[in-house]
Amino acid sequence: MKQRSFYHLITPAAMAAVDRDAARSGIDSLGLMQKAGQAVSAAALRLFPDAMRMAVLCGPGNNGGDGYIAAEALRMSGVDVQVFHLGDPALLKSDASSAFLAYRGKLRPLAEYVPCSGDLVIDALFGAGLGRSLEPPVVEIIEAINAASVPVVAVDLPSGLDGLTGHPRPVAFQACHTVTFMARKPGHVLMPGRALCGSVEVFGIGIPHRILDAHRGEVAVNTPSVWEGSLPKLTGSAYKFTRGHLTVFSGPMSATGAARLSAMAGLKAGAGLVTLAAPAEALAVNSAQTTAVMVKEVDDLSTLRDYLQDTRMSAFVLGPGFGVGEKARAFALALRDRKLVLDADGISSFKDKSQDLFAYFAKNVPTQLVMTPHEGEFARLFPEIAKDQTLGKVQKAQAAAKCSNAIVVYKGADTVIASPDGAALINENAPPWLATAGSGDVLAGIIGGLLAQGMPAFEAAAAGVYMHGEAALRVGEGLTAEDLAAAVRPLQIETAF
Ligand SMILES: NC(=O)C1=CN([C@@H]2O[C@H](COP(=O)(O)OP(=O)(O)OC[C@H]3O[C@@H](n4cnc5c(N)ncnc54)[C@H](O)[C@@H]3O)[C@@H](O)[C@H]2O)[C@@H](O)CC1
Ligand SMILES: Nc1ncnc2c1ncn2[C@@H]1O[C@H](COP(=O)(O)OP(=O)(O)O)[C@@H](O)[C@H]1O
Ligand SMILES: [K+]
Repeated sequence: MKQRSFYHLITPAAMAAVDRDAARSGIDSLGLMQKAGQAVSAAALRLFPDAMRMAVLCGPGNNGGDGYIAAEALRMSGVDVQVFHLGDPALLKSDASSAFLAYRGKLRPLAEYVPCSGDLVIDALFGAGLGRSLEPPVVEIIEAINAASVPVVAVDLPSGLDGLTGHPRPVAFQACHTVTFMARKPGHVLMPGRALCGSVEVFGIGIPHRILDAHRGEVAVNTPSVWEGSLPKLTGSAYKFTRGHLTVFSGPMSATGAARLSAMAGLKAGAGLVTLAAPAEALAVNSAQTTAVMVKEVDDLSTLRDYLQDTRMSAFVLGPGFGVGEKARAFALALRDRKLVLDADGISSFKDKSQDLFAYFAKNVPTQLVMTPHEGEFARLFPEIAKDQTLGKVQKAQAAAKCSNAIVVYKGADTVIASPDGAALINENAPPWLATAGSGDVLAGIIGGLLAQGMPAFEAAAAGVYMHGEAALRVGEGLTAEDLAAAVRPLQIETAF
């Protein structure tokens, strides 16, 4: 079992508050810095025992303080250590100043560092306190070190990486390992930050969890512990109708495959029945290629209304291969009182008309609408939010969820699931071979299958994203969307969480 802190995320601002409260509660803050610095030196010795020289780059704040502690610990272990400092060390404050004064080794200005083969760089320039974009001399040094491919162990965060958004400002170290303290920050999990960190180690420096819990915000990693209590439970008395009936709308004759992928995934995710609702022209092609999935003619708004008379129809997926336009808009709005996954063409159909969609779904409390945009679709539905450079992916998904009153699944390698109430989860179990045509259709079907079984929308969306990643991991590299749909299965939850 992974340590508890691996699942919780804490923003840099909240970490500063934790730091403050820890000091106020009488905890020795220099002691915390010493534990942090020693953990960094232990990681460097463990991972790079053969380094010819360890160059510790120390910045002007407490991240630099951790660096001085690590440098002294390494020096005492007999390593050839050289500190390169940014700014005047005489200006360091409190704990960082004490750490600097306790360092007895070699010291030179940062500008004199030239990356050499055999070096290990320990990056203690900036951590959670990065408050603005890096200036040119530091940018150039980071670029030179990255270009030289010298290994870098980062303290807390690779310098330049924004711990809130996961974006470099404007560049960041490419670390092979990052040692952070107590809990990861969103920037460790969001892309490209996740890739810039290398492996991440969360080291407990002894801040009590009650202090961390007091500052824990709305953002966490998408793990079963968040939603496992809401997973559908299969009892001995189950009947197919008790497991829910999912409807997936098919596109025209030339575009039916996407809906079939969704339908199969919904069935594999546990829906008791799945129907493909198809226009007359697409009935034959769908019927010829489905067995467990049923097919029913739904041509237009009038036949949809008749179809909706059957209240056992518990959830709907609209969008995969459906076609962009008026029909998709009319269908979506007709489903405003039902549990709906709006994906792909269903989303694109509301480009420049998103206010209609948001107005129709505004009153549902709790929301029953899940939207699953990739980056392009997100920009079509939420153009203002998408172009706001000040927001990271989590803040964008949160803003989108709030203004649409929907659960927003903002897809990608770091899919974010956000709820109108501000809760957000970042997914990290999805392998890169999910980047293949049709895998999004499978995701929409899984979420639809979970909604059909009665899971609340936020939990269904988050569990669906997780199940999608698990299915992809089971198949492995080379996966096609057909393999993925076939590999979906309900989650077996380890009780150890
Ligand atoms: N939170 C905690 O409880 C602990 C934090 N520790 C360390 O403390 C760090 C945070 O310390 P600080 O808040 O001092 O922050 P940092 O050390 O990350 O950076 C803050 C300093 O950098 C300056 N600065 C920020 N952005 C800059 C830029 N773009 N260009 C030039 N200067 C810039 C600030 O004015 C300030 O002087 C963490 O990353 C971690 O390494 C550890 O000592 C252990 C305990
Ligand atoms: N590099 C990646 N790593 C992990 N998951 C990814 C990656 N790229 C895409 N995905 C996932 O694959 C799915 C692709 O969906 P989408 O872009 O809608 O494709 P399609 O329309 O072809 O189905 C999403 O769930 C997305 O999160
Ligand atoms: K750092």
